[in-house]
Amino acid sequence: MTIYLQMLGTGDAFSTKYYNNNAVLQDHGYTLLIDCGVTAPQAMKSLGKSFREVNETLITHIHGDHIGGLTELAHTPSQEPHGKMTLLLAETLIDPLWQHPLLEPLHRKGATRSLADIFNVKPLKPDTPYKLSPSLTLELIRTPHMPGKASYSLLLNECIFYSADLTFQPELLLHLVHNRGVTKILHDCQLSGRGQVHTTLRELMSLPEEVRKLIMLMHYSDEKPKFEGHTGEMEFLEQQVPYALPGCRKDSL
Ligand SMILES: Nc1ccn([C@@H]2O[C@@H]3COP(=O)(O)O[C@H]3[C@H]2O)c(=O)n1
Ligand SMILES: [Zn+2]
Ligand SMILES: [Zn+2]
Repeated sequence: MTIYLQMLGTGDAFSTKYYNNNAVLQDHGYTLLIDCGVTAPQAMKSLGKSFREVNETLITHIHGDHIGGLTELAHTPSQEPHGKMTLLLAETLIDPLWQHPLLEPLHRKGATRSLADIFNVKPLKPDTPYKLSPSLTLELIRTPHMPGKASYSLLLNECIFYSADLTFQPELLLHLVHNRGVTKILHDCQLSGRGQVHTTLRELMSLPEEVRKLIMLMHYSDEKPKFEGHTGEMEFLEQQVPYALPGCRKDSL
């Protein structure tokens, strides 16, 4: 069964041309929001979509471009009888998320003491597959981003790697392709400068061709037009364009 990926945005945290790197995955009537950054409410509206359509929201890590839209999400009535929006996230992220200043507006109500007072919180264990809908499975893989900050990349349908922000992990990428059957890699990409907390284009270009040809680039800066045609086999993922993910065949996307 075909599922559809639509990036709400493909920009980095400081982009003025692209919305935050957040995505919507749709499997016939089920909608997963992957990260909900500061620009997510506006990006949804620009697509004619509403948070009301979202069944569950997955958080990869605690940075503004991935969580800054959660206050608006929290104020949207969900489709569930309990009325709360569902958040999927690794257990280690629950407390840091609740303590983050961007969620402070949700602390104001007297009876509100935890994230679970606001959201239907579903903690996920890393390295464990979860079936989210008939044609969508998800596994969290903890990947390095900033020192001391937990961050989780995603394995979708056992064959699509969706990077959270991460530093260059060539061994992981080779392992995923050779041993886990990964046929598509959606990877964050810092186009220029030193990659202290992100993976740079230069680093991705150093991968073997067999891996490069599986990569699509996201989480990039406003310099992107300058780099078009200079990313080897790796294509840019475009925001707001729907991509079909037809299962685990090599021709996905
Ligand atoms: N000069 C910088 C560079 C980065 N940052 C923050 O670090 C985060 C790295 O992950 P991100 O999700 O891209 O968001 C970045 C900024 O919040 C920042 O605040 N100032
Ligand atoms: Zn980011
Ligand atoms: Zn980040």
